This record gives sequence, C-alpha cells and structure tokens, in this order.
Amino acid sequence: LQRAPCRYADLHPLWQSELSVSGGTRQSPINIQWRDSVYDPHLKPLKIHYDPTTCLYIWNNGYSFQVEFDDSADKSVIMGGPLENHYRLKQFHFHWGAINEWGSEHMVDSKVYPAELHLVHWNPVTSTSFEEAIMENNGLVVIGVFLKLGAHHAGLQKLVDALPAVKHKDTIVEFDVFDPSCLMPSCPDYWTYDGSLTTPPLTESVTWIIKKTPIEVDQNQLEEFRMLLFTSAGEEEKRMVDNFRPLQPLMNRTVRSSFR
Ligand SMILES: NS(=O)(=O)c1ccc(C(=O)O)c(S(=O)(=O)NCCc2ccccc2)c1
Ligand SMILES: [Zn+2]
Repeated sequence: LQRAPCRYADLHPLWQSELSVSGGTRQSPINIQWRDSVYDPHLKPLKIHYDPTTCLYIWNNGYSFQVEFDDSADKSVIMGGPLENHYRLKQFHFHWGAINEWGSEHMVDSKVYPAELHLVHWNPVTSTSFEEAIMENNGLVVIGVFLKLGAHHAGLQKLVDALPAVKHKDTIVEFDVFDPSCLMPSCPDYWTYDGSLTTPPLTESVTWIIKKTPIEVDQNQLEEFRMLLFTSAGEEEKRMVDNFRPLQPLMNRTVRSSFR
C-alpha cells in the first residue's frame, strides 16, 4: 500500500528540521511485526489512573492539537506494564492522514491506520520536570492507541467539538474535566519497545506501549481533525494532515508483547 507522499519539507516548519538523528539506534515509529514480537510473561497489566480535573486546555501547536494536563502532582498516572515506577500524564495528541488509507505513525505487519493517539507521560522519580525527562534514558512513556474507521466515538466527540476553537496554529481553548481513559480500548493487550520521540528533538528517551486493539471513530470525527490548520490566522491556509513521521529502522531491538 502506497504510504502518504513523504512531503516533510512542505509540512509544518517543525519538520523542515526533520533530520534522521545521526547515530540514532532506537528511533520511532516502527513497523511491529507480530510474529517477531516476543511474549514476555513478566510484563504486568498496565494500570491507568487519570484524574479528569487535571485536564487544562487544548491548543494547536502547528503540528498537531494537544490536550495538556496539570502534571504538578501524581494525580494522572500510569504504572505497571513494563514500568519500574509511576509516570505522570503531561499531554495527549494525535497523528492522522489526509485520507483514511494512512495516518498512523506505527504499523502492525505493515497495516497502517487512519490515525494514532499518543499519551505522553514522564518519570517524576528520575526527573524533576518534563523538560528534563525528555533527555533521560527512560524519562518518557508514550501510550499509542490506533484509531480505525467505524462507529461514532462518544468520548472523542467532546474533544472534536472543541477543535474549531483551535483551528489555527498557536490558538488555545480551555478544556476542563476530560478523562482520556475513555479513549483506551478495553482490551489490555499491548506491545512495548524502546524508542524515541517522533518529533524534534527525536530524543531516544521513550518507552513505547502500543495497544493491540484500535478504538473506533466515525468519518465525521476524522474529517474534523483534517479541518485543523498548520498555519496561523492570516497566513495562507495549509490543512493539518499527514503529520506523521516515516517508519524508522528496528535495528537491534526486540518488541515484547504482553499477550500470547
Ligand atoms: N509523537 S511524540 O509522542 O513523540 C510527541 C509529539 C509531539 C510532542 C510535542 O511537544 O510537540 C511531544 S512532547 O510533548 O514529548 N514534546 C517534545 C518536544 C518538547 C520538549 C520540551 C518542551 C516542549 C516540547 C511528543
Ligand atoms: Zn505523537
């Protein structure tokens, strides 16, 4: 299947600096080959405790739209799974395509999804701030959830209804009391591997946890993502689509699965 044309240069300026990290050995995203993943019986169930009142606002950062959380205390945290300690939720955002045939960053056996949700968490035990954690070896945990075309997603709709308020780059809207747990599939199965941020600074500080089962969203909800703009008000409009990084080499890594 033909992937989206890799038009990084004419995407958001953020991507013009998109150089492959010279010497990178654990870059993301990757294609997860199901049969090459190794079941690890020591992987625990992932435990997620998000406090909806820690939700602060949604903003368009010119690359995606992000929902930011108050991470000044251990209120919205994940633990268990492959993790040594708990991690605090900092923000979540999405990657999507111009059409339903592509959009996700990770793939499973070369299958690509129309969109992918990333929930970004940082390690408050080994770092004193998010900014510090992105430079630490296992400073970050990002949970990836695939989105597939299907039924209307009622939980997502509250987010979709707020998108017109952040149409342009650097716009922000208050968004309180949202529980991102509603965006999690009920199936507990996941893959996990050591990787990187998929946006600059592309630091190799991320433990990725990719959920096996996608959530379903409907066509209208995907179209609303595609109505956002990379550009600021007053600039020539560029639709915010195809904001995903191309696949990176697996190199010397093994993807572990929490399920047989
Ligand atoms: N696809 S991903 O999960 O790798 C990812 C994508 C975007 C961002 C981002 O902040 O824009 C992030 S981030 O929230 O980790 N920020 C990374 C860049 C950054 C560092 C320090 C302060 C602000 C932004 C992560
Ligand atoms: Zn992301």
